Amino acid sequence: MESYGSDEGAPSFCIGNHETSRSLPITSQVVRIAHESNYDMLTAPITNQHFHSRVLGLLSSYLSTLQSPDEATSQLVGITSSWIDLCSPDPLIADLSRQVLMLEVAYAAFCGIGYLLLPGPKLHHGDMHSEGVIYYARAIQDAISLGPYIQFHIWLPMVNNPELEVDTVGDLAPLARGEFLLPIDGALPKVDLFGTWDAWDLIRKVCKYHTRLFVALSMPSRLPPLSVQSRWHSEPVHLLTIAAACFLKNQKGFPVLSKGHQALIAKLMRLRTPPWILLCDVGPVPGIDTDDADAPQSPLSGTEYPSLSQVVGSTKKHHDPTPHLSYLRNLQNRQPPRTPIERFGTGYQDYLQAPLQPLTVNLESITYEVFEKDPIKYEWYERAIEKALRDWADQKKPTSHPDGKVVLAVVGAGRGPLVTRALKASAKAGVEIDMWAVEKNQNAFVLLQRHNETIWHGKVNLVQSDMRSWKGPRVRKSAPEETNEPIGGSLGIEDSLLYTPKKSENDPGRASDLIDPTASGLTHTHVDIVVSELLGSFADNELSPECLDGVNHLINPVHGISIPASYSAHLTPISAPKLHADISLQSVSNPTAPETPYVVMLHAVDYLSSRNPPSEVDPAAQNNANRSSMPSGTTPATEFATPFVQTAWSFSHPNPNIPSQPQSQSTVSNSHNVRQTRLEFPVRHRGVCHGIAGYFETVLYGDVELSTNPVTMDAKSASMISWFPIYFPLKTPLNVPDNGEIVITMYRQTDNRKIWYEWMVEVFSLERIATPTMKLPSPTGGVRPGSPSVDSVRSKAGPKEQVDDGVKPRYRRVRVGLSDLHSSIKEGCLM
Ligand SMILES: C[S@@+](CC[C@H](N)C(=O)[O-])C[C@H]1O[C@@H](n2cnc3c(N)ncnc32)[C@H](O)[C@@H]1O
Repeated sequence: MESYGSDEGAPSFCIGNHETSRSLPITSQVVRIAHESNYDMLTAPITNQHFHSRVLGLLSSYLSTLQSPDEATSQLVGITSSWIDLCSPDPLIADLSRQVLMLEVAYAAFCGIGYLLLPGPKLHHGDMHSEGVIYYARAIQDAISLGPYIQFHIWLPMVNNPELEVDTVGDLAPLARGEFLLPIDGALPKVDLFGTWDAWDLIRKVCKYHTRLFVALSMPSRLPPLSVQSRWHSEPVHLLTIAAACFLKNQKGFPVLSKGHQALIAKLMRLRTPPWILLCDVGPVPGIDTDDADAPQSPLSGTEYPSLSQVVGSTKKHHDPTPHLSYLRNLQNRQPPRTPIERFGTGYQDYLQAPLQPLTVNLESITYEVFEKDPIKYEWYERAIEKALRDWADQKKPTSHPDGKVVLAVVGAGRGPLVTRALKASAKAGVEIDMWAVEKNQNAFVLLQRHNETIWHGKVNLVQSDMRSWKGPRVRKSAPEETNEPIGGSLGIEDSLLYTPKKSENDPGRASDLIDPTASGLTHTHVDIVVSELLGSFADNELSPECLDGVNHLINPVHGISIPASYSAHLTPISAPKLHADISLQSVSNPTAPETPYVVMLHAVDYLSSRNPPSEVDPAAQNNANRSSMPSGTTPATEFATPFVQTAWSFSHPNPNIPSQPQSQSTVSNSHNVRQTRLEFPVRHRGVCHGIAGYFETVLYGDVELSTNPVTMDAKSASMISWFPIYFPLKTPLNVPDNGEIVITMYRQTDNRKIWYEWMVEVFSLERIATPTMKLPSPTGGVRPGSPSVDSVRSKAGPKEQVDDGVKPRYRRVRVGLSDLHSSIKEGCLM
């Protein structure tokens, strides 16, 4: 199903009509009439009542009597029979149901139907609950092979509410024989918030996350808590069905949706593949399903046009034949336009990319151009540099330059945006700088040279070199003398100056001077402020620590600073079915696919460890029908839960603790940049862990910080677009129980030639211990301090979980899942 979202502006809705009792054959004419009523599609039963009746008597070959839908199938969603029961504990009923489904799928395939809607599994049979889902899943697996071009949509309610699972006349389920059923022994089970999601999880697992298997989600009239909504938001919901019962009536009697319903639709419509909406049993499509009274009229001929007074009179009586559809079209028009981040990320949502390797691969100009569009990053760097310069001057710190200028070097300057910002910051702060720019990418260096001539007026000392072999800035010992030498000594292309830029005050002389820097009165000096932007999505994954180690000795040993001063990597476990499906597909041809960290704009994901959103405490709030309080033109914001995101490790610069390297060693030891962490994440609601989301935070200088961590990004650097999160996949997803716990162990490894990551995930179920006075080791034992403690989360869970008799509840951890130890060594980043 292709996306109906437009790249720019607000998303548009694709809306269809489903009439449960529709028996009319769908022809092109019928589809045209539906279009004239502003619907985009219609549903059609694959088989008719006749078929149903005959199956109840004797399942035989009546398919020849069925009328085939004609060429209008592209706007059609076929529906398989709801009266079968694939989950029946009676093998006869289950098998008969399977045969019916197979006949219908085969017939739909024969007719060229592209989209099938299949009523979801029946979850309750007497006192048996969710027992037969496995049969259902097995049948769907067969159906997928039978209809090789069909997209299958399993129609599921958002929650499992046994009371709503009612049999109607003609259903096969009640015909199950008693000996296969457990008699109902007590009351019906309670509503299970994740019960239908469980069923879906089983079905898609049996079908191996098949790319043609989707969810058709039925909106309930009363929305479940946001934790359930966010779970479905992470699943491939390609159809959203909205029944008439979901609508409320406004003061004028028109059907409208509650704020919560509007918010959920708005969120789903911003997915990479927004679902199609199917309005169910909201009344007939004018001209179809009824007499023709409301049918759209054919165009009037000239003399038939009514007079103005007739028109005025008739509008008074005007009634909208499709008010639910009109409401949704109106809702569509009220969707806010895409934010800058959404526009920037269009097409990138949930799209897996290999992380950049800017150290070993030279970036292209277009890549720099994309970075440079960031509205925040460069602004924040400028603020950080300005603050650092002001503080330097205020604190009267001596500089490394004989003239008292602050020596500032941008290392890894790219096309130079940070150089421009540093010059601006210097002007704003009124603190003079001796500006150096070091870049190893010879192609980007050409642009630096051009900028020095055209924008920076020769004020910048350019060095083409790997920063790790740069010998540092050179300054004149005494007042400069007039020379005719060009600026821009190049360590990388010694003596081969390929350009003749204008001379400047900071002219360090010819590159060959480096052989004896004192020969022309030049001497090496320290850098007072090193500015760099070498961060990857997981902070250190583009080897910023290793690169900055290489210039550590050049930094003013007493007062020198690095911008950024520090950076940290952050983690949280997520459910990401789409990413898992994509990586599984890739692993067919590339076995390292699940051992690779990916850069990805995470969208259809669910945080497994999170704090409850405020409205979760009061689910009634989001179902509130008080629509009149909504300012028109806006969509209500009901945010999903905030995840627990924890710090894995951090790096700071300058680093006083780099061990000195013995001269005898040919390779440089990098063992001080190894890291490891073990973090515990409490999980309230069961789910599947497909992998780990990674983010970073960095302190540029003082209180100027950047963050991609969803918990802090808005406070620290809202609207920053340069980095998407990183994703560490699990080869085999792990199921997590309710009130469970995920423990992530991760390493940053090195062999002194390259860097890679290793990660593994453990899942625990927490069993509450009956005797709370018993002293047992805390579940957080062995885990890094600072993890959100399970006890603290439990105590917020609700009245039942609160401290009993003044004694905190205690839990015993039972390991119920363990992933492989994944390693990206084969895709490691070369130093
Ligand atoms: C992420 S880009 C940032 C470019 C620019 N500073 C900006 O913010 O737009 C990192 C730059 O550092 C350069 N770089 C990476 N490692 C380097 C090294 N060891 N020595 C010199 N330049 C390096 C890359 O070529 C790239 O131009």
